[in-house]
Amino acid sequence: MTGRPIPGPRPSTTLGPVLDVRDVTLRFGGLTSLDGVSLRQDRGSVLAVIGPNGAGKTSLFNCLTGAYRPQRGSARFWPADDGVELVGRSPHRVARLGVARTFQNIRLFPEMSAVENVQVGVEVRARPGALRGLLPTRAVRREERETLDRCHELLDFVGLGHRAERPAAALAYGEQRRLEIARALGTSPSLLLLDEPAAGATAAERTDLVTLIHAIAGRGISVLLIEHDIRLVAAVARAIVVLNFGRVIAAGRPDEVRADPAVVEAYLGEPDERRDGP
Ligand SMILES: Nc1ncnc2c1ncn2[C@@H]1O[C@H](COP(=O)(O)OP(=O)(O)OP(=O)(O)O)[C@@H](O)[C@H]1O
Repeated sequence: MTGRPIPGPRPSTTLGPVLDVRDVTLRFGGLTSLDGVSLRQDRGSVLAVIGPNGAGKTSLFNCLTGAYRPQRGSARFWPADDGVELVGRSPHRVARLGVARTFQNIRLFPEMSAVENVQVGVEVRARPGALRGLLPTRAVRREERETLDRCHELLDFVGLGHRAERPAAALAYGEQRRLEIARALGTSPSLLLLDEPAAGATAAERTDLVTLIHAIAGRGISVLLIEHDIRLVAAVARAIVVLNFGRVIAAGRPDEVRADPAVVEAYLGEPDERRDGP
């Protein structure tokens, strides 16, 4: 599946952080969803955020991508050598800076074909121009052809080349998740946020996902991953941050985190049917 390179410019591979989150605090009325969360991610690495249900994982993604505005804290992002602040920017602006995401609940355009869904992602980063689409000049037609080629290459990259013309709704669940990843990659991100990409996946799909995440990181794209499947996390992530009740309770290498008493306790405190942690 994922042997081919990701089309498009390769992000900078300079050493240093890609993301530095400091003291992010998010409240909804009396409920504190994130409580002074700090974390740092190295450029080109895979960092996993785990934690029991309701720990604040998706809230963190929402703060990083402009969907929520935290009451306190900052999230500095380095698309290249110069860092920018993500907190307070609109989702569209964050995407244009080079942060892409997938969602816990798949958000594709169900009637549109797989390739059209990826086109939506590519166009997020496309050059704006009010009349471009109305003037079918040679340059515009060439650009459209190149965009389409890029979309097909991205579908090949995630193993969906043979499904390009299928409506998204007709794809199997695991395929829809990979299509979301292709669409996110279409924005040429430096940082890709994956929210539970293995949810509902079969064992074979999980193995493919591990390969895919390695291939993405192999291109120098940093991956921030929310995932409940700890074996998958340990297979792809160099480091793990554990959230519980909106706070970071542990951070470190997968083996360190799994042995951490605070982590074990956080998961043991969960009702059996929700317990799928370390
Ligand atoms: N828009 C919102 N309005 C009110 N409360 C919210 C909102 N978004 C999140 N919360 C609350 O913030 C807390 C953290 O939720 P969040 O979805 O971030 O957790 P999570 O770790 O992603 O959980 P899960 O693993 O179940 O997806 C929860 O108590 C949730 O109800």
